[in-house]
Amino acid sequence: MTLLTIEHLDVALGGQRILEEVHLTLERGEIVTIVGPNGSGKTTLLRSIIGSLPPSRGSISKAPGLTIGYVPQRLHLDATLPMTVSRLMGLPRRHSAREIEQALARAGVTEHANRQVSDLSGGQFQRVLLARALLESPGLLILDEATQGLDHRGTADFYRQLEQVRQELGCGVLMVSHELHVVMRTSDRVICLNRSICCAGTPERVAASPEYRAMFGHDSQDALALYRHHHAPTPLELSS
Ligand SMILES: Nc1ncnc2c1ncn2[C@@H]1O[C@H](COP(=O)(O)OP(=O)(O)OP(=O)(O)O)[C@@H](O)[C@H]1O
Repeated sequence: MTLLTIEHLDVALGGQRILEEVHLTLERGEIVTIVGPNGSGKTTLLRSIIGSLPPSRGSISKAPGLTIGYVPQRLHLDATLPMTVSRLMGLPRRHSAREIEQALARAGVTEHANRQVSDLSGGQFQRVLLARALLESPGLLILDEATQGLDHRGTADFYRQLEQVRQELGCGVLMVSHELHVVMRTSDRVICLNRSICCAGTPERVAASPEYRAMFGHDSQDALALYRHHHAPTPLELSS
């Protein structure tokens, strides 16, 4: 089932065209990751999809009744304001205690429900934001650099949790990430964005494309090596 269809999308901001002729579809149960250099329009694309930026041309169609859960790039909270995790979960919309408990469980942070938000580590906080996005049991989960600032272990744990959420809810996942090695391991499809989509497909296909290599240079080689290591051991590895 197709959750999202984007056709001929242009978005202009401050008189400048930020996105141009973007086409994209996303199916139920898929994990699709958008990669691209800083300023290439990734957040702009996500914000257009959630409806906070209007297209200047083209269309964004969603499956009827589709609910979207959004994990923003950053959420600034006043550290001096006392606020428990449960309270944050009930803002801006109230939810029942049971819904909150279920969302926290899905994000693997039930034990933090009564803690002060300001006391959480970066990884715990990101999972609480994930829990918040899961409150409506979304058909599509959108994450904008959700693991920014987390260490290697925190990032791996976060993606493991995300995979579990995808299996439990059967939702589609669309995310932005700069962590190429994780992207290559965890995505069904990768989209390289640089104002327009310059290449797209399975991680292996994208990693082999000249556009991707030109964009990410040495990092792209490292990410591909890690991806191959994870998915298919070489004859040398098998014999050792
Ligand atoms: N409200 C705005 N008005 C004018 N220009 C904007 C606005 N918001 C973003 N831009 C510009 O649009 C371009 C794309 O920004 P966007 O945040 O979508 O990039 P990004 O790919 O998500 O970058 P990063 O990897 O750094 O997060 C940038 O040049 C940015 O300066």
